[in-house]
Amino acid sequence: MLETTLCFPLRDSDSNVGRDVLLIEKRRGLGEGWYNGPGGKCEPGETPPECAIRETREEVGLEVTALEKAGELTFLLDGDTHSVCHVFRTRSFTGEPTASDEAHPEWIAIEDVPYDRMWDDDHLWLPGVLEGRTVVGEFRFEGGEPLDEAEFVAHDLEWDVSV
Ligand SMILES: CNc1ncnc2c1ncn2[C@@H]1O[C@H](COP(=O)(O)OP(=O)(O)OP(=O)(O)O)[C@@H](O)[C@H]1O
Repeated sequence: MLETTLCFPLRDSDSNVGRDVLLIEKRRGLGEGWYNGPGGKCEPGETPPECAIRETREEVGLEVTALEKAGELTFLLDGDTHSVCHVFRTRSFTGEPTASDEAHPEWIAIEDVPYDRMWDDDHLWLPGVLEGRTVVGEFRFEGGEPLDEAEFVAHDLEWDVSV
């Protein structure tokens, strides 16, 4: 079973009472060219929080000091589980976002998140996650590998459950 993570750093916005989220424009690998949170595959023996912290350090150079679990998403491809993604939020980090080979980071106001340039499922669960809710979801894709060329066909979501 492939386990992956996504991490969404949040900060109060400079200009108004709103909030910003740090997204990356992914430069290579699964979802290349799309926006997402920093994240990736768990390494053998690594827990999801450890993975989220490592991926955020490697991709954007932020040192995350505390995480809040926000969701667990199961992605199915042609009826089989492709991956389970552990979703985190954080307001606790040090450093400034820096671009890497893999990711171009950008602080974006949460009302301006570019859902039209993200995975097709993201608009269903990310707004609630950015508001502080928890979610468990299942998302069905069809059409064979790779997942980012398959078609998103169905989903099931549960909100405000323990994750
Ligand atoms: C299907 N709908 C989806 N919606 C939102 N996010 C999705 C996703 N499917 C995968 N993701 C995330 O995309 C990241 C890259 O995936 P990942 O397998 O790690 O690819 P990548 O080639 O970058 O590998 P490494 O960074 O080397 O681990 C990883 O955080 C993973 O959770």
